[in-house]
Amino acid sequence: MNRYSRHIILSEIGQIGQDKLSNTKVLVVGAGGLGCPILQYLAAAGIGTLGIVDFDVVDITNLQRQILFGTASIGQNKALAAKQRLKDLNDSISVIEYQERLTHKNALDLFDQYDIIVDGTDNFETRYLINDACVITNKPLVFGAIYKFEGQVSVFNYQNGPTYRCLFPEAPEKNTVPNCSEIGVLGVLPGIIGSMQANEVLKIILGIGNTLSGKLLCYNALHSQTTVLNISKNNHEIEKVLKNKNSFTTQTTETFCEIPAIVVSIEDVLDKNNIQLIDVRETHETPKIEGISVTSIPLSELNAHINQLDPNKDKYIFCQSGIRSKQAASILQNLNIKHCYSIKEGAPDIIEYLIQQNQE
Ligand SMILES: Nc1ncnc2c1ncn2[C@@H]1O[C@H](COP(=O)(O)OP(=O)(O)OP(=O)(O)O)[C@@H](O)[C@H]1O
Repeated sequence: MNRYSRHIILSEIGQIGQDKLSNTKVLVVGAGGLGCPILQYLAAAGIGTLGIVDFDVVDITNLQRQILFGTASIGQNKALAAKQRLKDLNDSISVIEYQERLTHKNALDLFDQYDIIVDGTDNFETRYLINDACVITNKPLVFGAIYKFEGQVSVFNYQNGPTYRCLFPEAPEKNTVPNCSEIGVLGVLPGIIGSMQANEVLKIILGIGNTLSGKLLCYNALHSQTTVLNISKNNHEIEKVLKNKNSFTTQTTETFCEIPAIVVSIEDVLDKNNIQLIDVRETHETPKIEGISVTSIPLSELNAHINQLDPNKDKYIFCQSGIRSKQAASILQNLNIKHCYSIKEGAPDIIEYLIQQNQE
């Protein structure tokens, strides 16, 4: 087939290798920064069946790095928008979209239908969920993660190799790690890391080269530096996952709050009486808001410091950019604490607003 002639000409691939690619089913969880390049290269390479799981819709802030989408995709489900783009890229493959969140309930059934699982998600809960579901269904996992200017790639649970839990046995405390929307990410970084993940998938299928099983590749985009660390297998961690396999589908993924936060603007807050302003940034974060009363409770300590909330006041929460405050308001609402609102502006904008008000 002309489409794959540049693959077939490679002695390491040939027609036999290309047939292997078209007979393989790969599931990509998350069609965001990492998912887009992973999917794009796997579709172009002729992976026979590509599954895409994502519940989220395309936002304008995604377009800086989520290269399968365009302005017309805004508001569309990402799995669906990705499928539409990939069908144009390669109409000889089958692309199945799952417009849903991967949870403990659906993960095992989904994974059973695929040969290789690729993690393109952005949160620890899903990473551990994917790892454990791969261990239980015995599927190789191609892992990737990005943070600001740095990324990591590995292959877990492959040919009796280590798993993600062998490297990091437990997830960090809930809500203590910021995501891309909080700290930012260089747009090209997920392109690099996602392409490396696609490369690992191809090597696994083709049986060529060396995979990153038992290794963690760390890439720093600022310094163009790559470090490869060795990972040892920890049988105890793997056994723990397998021991709980019968109760796996009954586990809930706690962080997915059911009650979303109510978001308000600072303009609607400051003329109100009887309010408590709460700063959920870490104590070292600046700029500080001065001249008005603010209670500081870092998000990471929220559960332990609920007693600092004034039950007689409406609680208005802010952070640096409106993301953590939303999480905090949602957490409090889910704890049945009433009248909690997230201020959409972050501290720098709030300060600017206060200065303007004083000048008027
Ligand atoms: N449990 C899950 N099931 C399905 N998709 C998931 C799950 N967890 C995360 N994702 C998806 O993984 C993708 C991660 O992409 P990315 O890291 O670029 O973040 P984003 O949410 O698109 O962007 P931002 O954090 O800047 O708002 C997102 O599209 C997100 O919806």
